[in-house]
Amino acid sequence: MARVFLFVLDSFGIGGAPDAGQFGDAGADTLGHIAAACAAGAGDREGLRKGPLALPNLTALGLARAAELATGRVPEGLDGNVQPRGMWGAAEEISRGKDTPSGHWEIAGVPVSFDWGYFPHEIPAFPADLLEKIARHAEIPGTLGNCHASGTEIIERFGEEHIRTGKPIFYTSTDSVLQIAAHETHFGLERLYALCVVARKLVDPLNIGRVIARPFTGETASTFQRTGNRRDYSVPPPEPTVLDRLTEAGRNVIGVGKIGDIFAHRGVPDVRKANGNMALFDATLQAMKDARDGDLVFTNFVDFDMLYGHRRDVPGYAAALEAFDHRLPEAFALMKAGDLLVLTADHGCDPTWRGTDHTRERVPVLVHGAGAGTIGIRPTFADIGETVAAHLGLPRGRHGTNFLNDAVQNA
Ligand SMILES: O=P(O)(O)O[C@H]1O[C@H](CO)[C@@H](O)[C@H]1O
Ligand SMILES: [Mn+2]
Ligand SMILES: [Mn+2]
Repeated sequence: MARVFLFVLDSFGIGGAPDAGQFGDAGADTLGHIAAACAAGAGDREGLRKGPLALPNLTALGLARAAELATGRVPEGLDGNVQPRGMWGAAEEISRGKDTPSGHWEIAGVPVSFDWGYFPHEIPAFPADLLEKIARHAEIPGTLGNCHASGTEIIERFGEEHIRTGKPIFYTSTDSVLQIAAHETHFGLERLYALCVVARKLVDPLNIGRVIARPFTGETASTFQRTGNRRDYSVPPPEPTVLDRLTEAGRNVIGVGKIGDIFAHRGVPDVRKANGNMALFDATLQAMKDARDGDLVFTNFVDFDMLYGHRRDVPGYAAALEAFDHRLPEAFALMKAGDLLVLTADHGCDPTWRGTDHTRERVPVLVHGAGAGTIGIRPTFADIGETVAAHLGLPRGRHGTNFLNDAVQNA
C-alpha cells in the first residue's frame, strides 16, 4: 500500500492528441515545441537559461520515450536512447474540455461527460442581464473589460480606469470561466472575494466551471502585478473522485497548491498553499514527510501554465521545467518501499501556439516506484486515478483501469 504522490505539471502536454483538430490545436506540442525552440537557440534568455532543453531526471524516468510514443518524434535535445528507469507512457483526455478542472477531475477518476458553458468571443462576452444582476447584488458601479483576454494584458489596459471608477475588470477565455480582476487595496481583497461569491451563484445556471478572483497591486499600467491571493470558485466534480473515496476510507489527502480549489474543497481535508513552483516543491516535500501509510499527496505546479504557457514565454517555460527537473531527486529521496510517485499534466499550453489559451494534447505519465517499462498510451486520464485507488487498496471505481496491471516491464 504505502503512499502515492501525484504531481501535476500544469499544462505540460506532449502533443499528439488524436482529437486536437476539433479544438483548432492539430500539431500543438508543448514539450516538443519548447525543446525545438531551445535546440534552435530561441530558448535563450540572458541571466535565465541557455541552450538545448536539459531535463535529465525526467528523461531518466522516460519523458523522451513518452513524447516519442505521443507524437512519433523524440523532442529535440532530449536523449531518446536513455533506457528509462521509470514506468513511462502517455494519456489522452476523454473529457470534452481542455480546462484545468476537467483535466484534474479526470486524473482523479471522474471524466467530464457534459459540456461546460462558455462565453462567446464578443464584446460584451457576458449577457447584459448577468452583469446587471451581479452589479446589483454585489453593489458595484459597473464592470470593465467584459471580453476574452489574457489576465496580465487586461489589467495593464483597464487597471488605471478600475482604480478611478471602482468598476472591477471582467474577462474570460476559451475555458469555462468568469475571471474578475480588482485592486487589492483600492477595491479591497475581501470585497473582491465577496463579489466572486455573488458571481458564482449567478453563473451556476449557465454551467460555468469557475469564477476566479484575480487581485493585483501597483499604481500604474506598467507596475500592476497580480498577487498570490488568486482564489478559484469551482463547481464540485459530478461524481466522487478518488480524493472523496480516500477521505471516506479515513485516509488523508494533502492537496498542495490549487488542488483544494480545483475540487471545490471536496475530498481535500489537508490544504497547503504556496506561491510559485519552488515553494510548491518545498510544501510537497513537507507533505511527503507528513503522509502516512495509505495517504495521497496531490500537488499542482501552476507556474508552467499561468506564468509561461498562457504568456507564450518559451525561455520562461524551459527554465521552469529545468528548475523542476533539478529538484526531483529531493522527492525521490523521500520515497519509502511501496511508495508511488506519478508525474503527469492536465492539458497542454504550447507557448509557441497562436493566442494565449490551452492546447489539446496528450500528457506524459511517468511513474517512479513501479519498476521500469511502459504503460503505453492510456485512453483516459482516469487510468491514473484508478491506479492510485488500486495502489492505496480502495475498491474499483467507475472509470479507468489500473495501468500497472498491463504494464510491460523491461526485461
Ligand atoms: O490569462 P490568465 O488570467 O492567466 O487566465 C488563464 O488562467 C485561467 C484559469 O486557469 C484560464 O482561463 C486562462 O485564461
Ligand atoms: Mn491547468
Ligand atoms: Mn491555464
